[in-house]
Amino acid sequence: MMDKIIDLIESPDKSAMNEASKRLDTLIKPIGSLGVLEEISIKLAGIFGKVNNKIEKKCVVVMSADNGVCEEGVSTCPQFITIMQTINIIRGFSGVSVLAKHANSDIKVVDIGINGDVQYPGLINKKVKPGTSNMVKGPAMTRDEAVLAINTGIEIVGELVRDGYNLIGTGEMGIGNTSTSSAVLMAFTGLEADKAVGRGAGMTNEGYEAKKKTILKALELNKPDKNDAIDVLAKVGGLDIAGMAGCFLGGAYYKVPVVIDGFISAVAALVAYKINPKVKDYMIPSHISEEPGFKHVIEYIGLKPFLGLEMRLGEGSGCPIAFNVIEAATEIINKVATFEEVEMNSDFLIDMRKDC
Ligand SMILES: Cc1cc2ncn([C@H]3O[C@H](COP(=O)(O)O)[C@@H](O)[C@H]3O)c2cc1C
Ligand SMILES: O=C(O)c1cccnc1
Repeated sequence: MMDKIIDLIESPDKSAMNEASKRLDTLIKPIGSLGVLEEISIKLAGIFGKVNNKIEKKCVVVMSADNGVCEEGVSTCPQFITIMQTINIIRGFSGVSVLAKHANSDIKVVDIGINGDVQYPGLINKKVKPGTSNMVKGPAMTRDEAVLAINTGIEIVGELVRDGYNLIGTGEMGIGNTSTSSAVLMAFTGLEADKAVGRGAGMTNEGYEAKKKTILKALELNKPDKNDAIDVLAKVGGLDIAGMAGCFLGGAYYKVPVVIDGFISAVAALVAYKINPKVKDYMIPSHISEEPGFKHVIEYIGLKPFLGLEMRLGEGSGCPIAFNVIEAATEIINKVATFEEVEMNSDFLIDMRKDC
């Protein structure tokens, strides 16, 4: 799947973007005064190939997977929280569940690699394997497994698009995934551990120092090739990251915007960007995650998140909040009047006054 689509990804429609930009400048407001809303309207015009767009159906895709590196104590939380919280997301109890409901968005929760045989109504079983291997002892997964997880993400987006969704968010659940994300970021950019590694879901000072050492050890042992995105993903990444990278690639192929959440989701966006930089034009960032590596990833891709909410949850929780803003952007370009329209109305008023 991946091999077939990556070279078919097209650039956004430049002429629709120019038209959108021109229309925004005719609206009754100072030029550019709706800031990011204008930028989003223009981006949507490029993605959908027309100026006036409507968000029909929204969905956050949550990729759940376990990480073998948890054996090294890189997270303060026990691994079973991955399963527990995955089910809580489906039950509607978690941060992303509540925020998605508030934004009138659906959620699809995918078991792409949970460690354990879990069946729960609403949990989509696409398990590639029951968690990755411990990356300080060898590669986290094989190339084939990484590609299979990417393909899963692409296929899920394809199904959503066929079902009428035209705005997709990316989320994850997987204890230990801030470690794999930092490792992927460092492998691609050479960024030092102090900048790329954070405290994830929470970490003591001692634990934090050990976490950095573990990540460096995994990079030293596996020597991922920064020019080969699949090599990086397979050696020091995770199945959740791979699945989300597939969502970004799928979004670009099927021409629907895909929203980035926090650090892990942004690293998945980076993987997709490394596979084909054109995907960037189909990505919409959301909030500025507090996880320190986040700003480096997002700057590297060259995107500008617009919500400063001091969040660091993951799960895709930033996406539904961004959905509200993205829908606001469509309302603006569709419904704010132009100077021309208003002049017609004021002529009408003057005529009315004359009649009185
Ligand atoms: C109860 C709970 C709910 C969460 N929801 C998302 N995460 C977040 O924390 C994890 C990454 O942090 P680390 O790398 O430190 O393990 C991921 O599952 C992420 O989604 C959670 C973490 C916990 C504990
Ligand atoms: O930014 C994120 O997505 C994040 C940060 C900390 C823990 N889990 C997720």
